[in-house]
Amino acid sequence: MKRVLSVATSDSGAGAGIQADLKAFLRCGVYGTTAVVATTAQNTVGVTDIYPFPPGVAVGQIEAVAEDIGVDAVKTGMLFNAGIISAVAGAVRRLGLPNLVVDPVMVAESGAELLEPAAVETYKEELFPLARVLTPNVNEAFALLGEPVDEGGIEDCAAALLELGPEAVVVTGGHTSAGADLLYDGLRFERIEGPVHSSQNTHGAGCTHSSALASFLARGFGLLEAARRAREVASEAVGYGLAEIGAGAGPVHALGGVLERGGR
Ligand SMILES: Nc1ncnc2c1ncn2[C@@H]1O[C@H](COP(=O)(O)OP(=O)(O)OP(=O)(O)O)[C@@H](O)[C@H]1O
Ligand SMILES: Cc1ncc(CO)c(N)n1
Repeated sequence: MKRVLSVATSDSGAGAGIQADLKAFLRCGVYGTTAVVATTAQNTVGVTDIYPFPPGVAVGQIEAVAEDIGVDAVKTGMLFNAGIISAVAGAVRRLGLPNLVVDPVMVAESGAELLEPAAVETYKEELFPLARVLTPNVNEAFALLGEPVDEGGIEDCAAALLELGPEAVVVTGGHTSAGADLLYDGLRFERIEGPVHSSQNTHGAGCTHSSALASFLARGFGLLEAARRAREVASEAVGYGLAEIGAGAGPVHALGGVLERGGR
């Protein structure tokens, strides 16, 4: 069983964050472990509190997991501030953790700010250069580059993001009309297409995608195949999204397809 570590934040509503990551790991056939760096008081409607732990709390969890269980891939999600990003980057480098997927979480589906603005520079200087893949959505790509991204300009945007140091970039397309993800590895652009669901129940789609991508890299798939499978898993989770949970954008359901195919 391959082992994938999520370094991310708790979502009390369990649609996104650490909770979504564990569901995605189960869906993708890997053993998931977690380093919780902060908590949010959050539901499908909004975020009412963010409580970041001191950076050393993240490092202690990463070391405990790495020393005993081991790590075949790492996914980072909401890291919230510069101190946490810097500590996580230091631990990943020192422990030589492989297959780092960085999901630069900045804004929740509900509109809440999930990253202190001053932390963007720390991301660029310390964590992005360690990443095997960076997985912004189009809005995060815009915020990172500081310039508007229209749908025709996503290739230029992916190329500019690659300059920040990751080995590859997947700009996720959930907020575009075509709904395709775009992979760029410095050599080729690959559009990753698939079904587009009209569902509003997308809370946690990005977390599910980056966790699935890390899982498939841990399992040894090449980057393009891992990215294709990650889109399939995220898209299916959106398709089975749970409208009946909460009054806002419902949580994705990573295991919906598996349970239905199993006849339950
Ligand atoms: N309506 C949809 N139908 C099919 N696939 C979708 C849909 N929305 C998102 N996806 C897929 O889910 C993954 C995450 O994409 P998205 O761009 O929505 O991330 P995000 O905005 O970071 O998510 P989040 O809502 O968790 O912040 C991508 O692979 C994307 O293609
Ligand atoms: C904890 C957490 N991580 C990530 C996201 C992004 O969807 C969220 N809303 N909450």
